[in-house]
Amino acid sequence: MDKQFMEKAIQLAVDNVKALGGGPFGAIVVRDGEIVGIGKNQVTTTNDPTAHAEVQAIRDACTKLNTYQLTDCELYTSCEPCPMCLGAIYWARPKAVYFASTKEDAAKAGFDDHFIYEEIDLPKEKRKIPMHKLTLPIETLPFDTWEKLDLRTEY
Ligand SMILES: Nc1nc2[nH]cnc2c(=O)[nH]1
Repeated sequence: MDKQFMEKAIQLAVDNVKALGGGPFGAIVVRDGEIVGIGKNQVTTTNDPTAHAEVQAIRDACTKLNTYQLTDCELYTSCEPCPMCLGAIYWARPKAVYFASTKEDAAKAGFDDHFIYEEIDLPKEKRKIPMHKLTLPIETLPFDTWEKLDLRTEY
């Protein structure tokens, strides 16, 4: 852990706000004491609801390191990750995550993600965006095809 990287993530977030780049969030991926990825929230400026700082930093690091897993890396983020970023973080598998402000701080600034945690716990049909299971004879075909593929890259 190196507090300088957190200061940089926070500065990225502040600069992003001042530059009208998007929401007040910044993130950095570090490997062996070196910055290998940076991200700032760009949701509103790129019309991409997934362009949260952490996702952007993960994408940047994965592109630079030419990998889909960040096993030797640490993620520094100016704010506690939202549920979407948490999912992305688990898929990317960094060895540690450091955050500064909390989800309660984010909620006070208008970025409340508590409802998403509640939604996850609800039965699928009771969610604000209902999810309906459709039944088709070919529904498992993608998995059947995958399991038969010798050249598959597992992740
Ligand atoms: N941690 C975090 N929380 C958010 N909530 C909305 N956008 C963001 C983001 O980019 N990062």
